[in-house]
Amino acid sequence: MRGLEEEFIPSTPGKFKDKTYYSVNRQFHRCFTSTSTMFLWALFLIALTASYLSFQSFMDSGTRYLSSTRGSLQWEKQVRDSAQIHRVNGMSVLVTGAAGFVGSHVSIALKKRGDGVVGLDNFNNYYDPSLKKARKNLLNSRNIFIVEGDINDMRMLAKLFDIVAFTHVMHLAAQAGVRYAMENPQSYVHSNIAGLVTLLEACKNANPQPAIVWASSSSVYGLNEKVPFSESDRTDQPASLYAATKKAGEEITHTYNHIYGLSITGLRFFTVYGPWGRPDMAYFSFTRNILQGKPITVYRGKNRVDLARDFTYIDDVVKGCVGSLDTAGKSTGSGGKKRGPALYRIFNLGNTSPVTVPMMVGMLEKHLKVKAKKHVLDMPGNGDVPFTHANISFARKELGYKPTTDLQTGLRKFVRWYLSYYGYSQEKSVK
Ligand SMILES: O=C(O)[C@H]1O[C@H](OP(=O)(O)OP(=O)(O)OC[C@H]2O[C@@H](n3ccc(=O)[nH]c3=O)[C@H](O)[C@@H]2O)[C@H](O)[C@@H](O)[C@H]1O
Repeated sequence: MRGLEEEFIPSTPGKFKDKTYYSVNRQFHRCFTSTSTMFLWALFLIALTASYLSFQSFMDSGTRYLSSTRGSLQWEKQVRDSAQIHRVNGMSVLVTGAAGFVGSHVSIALKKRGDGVVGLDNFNNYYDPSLKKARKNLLNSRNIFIVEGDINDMRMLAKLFDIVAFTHVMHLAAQAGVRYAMENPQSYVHSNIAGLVTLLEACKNANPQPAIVWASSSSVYGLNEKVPFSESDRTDQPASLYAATKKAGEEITHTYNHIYGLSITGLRFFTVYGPWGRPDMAYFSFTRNILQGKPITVYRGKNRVDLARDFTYIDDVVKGCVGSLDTAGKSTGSGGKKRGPALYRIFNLGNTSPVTVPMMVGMLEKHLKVKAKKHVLDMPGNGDVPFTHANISFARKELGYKPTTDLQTGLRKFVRWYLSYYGYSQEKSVK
């Protein structure tokens, strides 16, 4: 039999110097010669680990939500409490992507007026997850519980519908970003196609079936040149895989409406921006770079034409989302079968006043009081479209949607938030 000492001899002699090995081993022996000393050491280490873990869990719990295992009684109670309705004729809404930009804002707006809200988010690392955690803490402080899970997890979705009879689903979980689709195409299929179908299956099976409002995108207009973009315009020329998955989502949701009687409202968002926004978007990353003195890349279209976007402020979009939930009507199916026709709608949620990207940069420079170091580049073939411009008359008529924040005002509010969130001194930088 090999002795304890032999066990420590490296199997490839020559890699380590024996001298070092034996001197270390002698010290090791001195420390652990008696079993009782080893036992005490073990106890000490266990106690140390346990206290570290409980401290971590205390730190992670955000505010009032102490960590509880998914599926436990405590977890079910948190889901149920969060879904509680506190107003007459209120609704209980499952918000997917609740730790995201639009999801966090919509969740807060619904909770504020007394609706029940349960969030769902997978906290992926497409962009800084600490921002998602900070949004989660904000929601927790408003008594909104966020379940950590993926929309592809059918069992988890079925469990949530078992616990709560959600009247509505606000589906905002998605793989966003136009240009990232060239880097990671599968993530778009995973979230925007497979995840969407899993969610629709769960909604179809639920009893009662919820009405669904979900995020499509202005990018479905693709290479369409007719402006402004109306819902009835052609959307069969997507310029990016992102756009193609959103367009596919519109078709997929249509089949669930047709076959199973699910009430569906698709919202084509136009470059939504504002406080607590997405760091991958141009206005956000430009702000970061300008403040850090780093250059920004400004793309330019064909024939040196500036790119333009119908930038839409988050509060306006939230009103459009809430208006859609309020007017969604009921899904008609039960037991997985359609019992009558249900609403199928698509709305543009834009601002109706496009602004060029260089003008947007100029506004940021003004609010930040810092000049940007601009690199102007011809737009590479990366899925971008040259401009977007929404016709919002349908949303105005059906939802009472009326955007009120222009880009100048909205960016001022964004910059104020940015400086405060990232700890810059406000007086110096913002008027
Ligand atoms: O309406 C939508 O449905 C989409 O809106 C948003 O896409 P976009 O309108 O492309 O926003 P965003 O990336 O901020 O680029 C804005 C402008 O800056 C230009 N741009 C961008 C980056 C850069 O480094 N330089 C640059 O000039 C760029 O060429 C573009 O002209 C969402 O990200 C997307 O998830 C989806 O919701």
